[in-house]
Amino acid sequence: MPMASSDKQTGKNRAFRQSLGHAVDGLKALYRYERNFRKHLVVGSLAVLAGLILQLTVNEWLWLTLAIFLVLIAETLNTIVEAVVDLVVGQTYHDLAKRAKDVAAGGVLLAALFAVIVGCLVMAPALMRWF
Ligand SMILES: Nc1ncnc2c1ncn2[C@@H]1O[C@H](COP(=O)(O)OP(=O)(O)OP(=O)(O)O)[C@@H](O)[C@H]1O
Repeated sequence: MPMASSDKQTGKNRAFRQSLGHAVDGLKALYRYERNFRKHLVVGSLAVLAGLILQLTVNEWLWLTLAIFLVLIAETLNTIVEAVVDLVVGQTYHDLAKRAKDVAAGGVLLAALFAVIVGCLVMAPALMRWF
């Protein structure tokens, strides 16, 4: 079993609880080390607050939730790419490292654009109903 010690596991998880614990560790690391992830969380929370105030319909909530989670997931993938690239090349400049990181960042930008579009399309009618 390739396990150095109980807190330095490199082998497979043996129980669902163990898998869940590592997933939660991943989320904690995202929150702790990724400034952009925290920013997206704040913006997403503000969008949820606006949704509560504007009393969105179920359909509108679905779009808003999809947009928020897409951005957070894109940021997660971006963080994975950055970590793996840094692990492989360290501080050495490499064209493929640049491409991988730039493409990952582009994915976050696409998700953020989608969120802006959804935000406008969902909030506009909700604001009309409000006034
Ligand atoms: N090893 C490398 N080789 C070539 N280019 C790199 C390398 N590391 C970083 N870059 C370039 O620098 C940019 C910033 O990389 P960095 O790892 O600092 O991401 P970041 O600024 O932390 O990203 P984020 O804003 O998502 O946190 C990359 O998008 C890439 O263009």
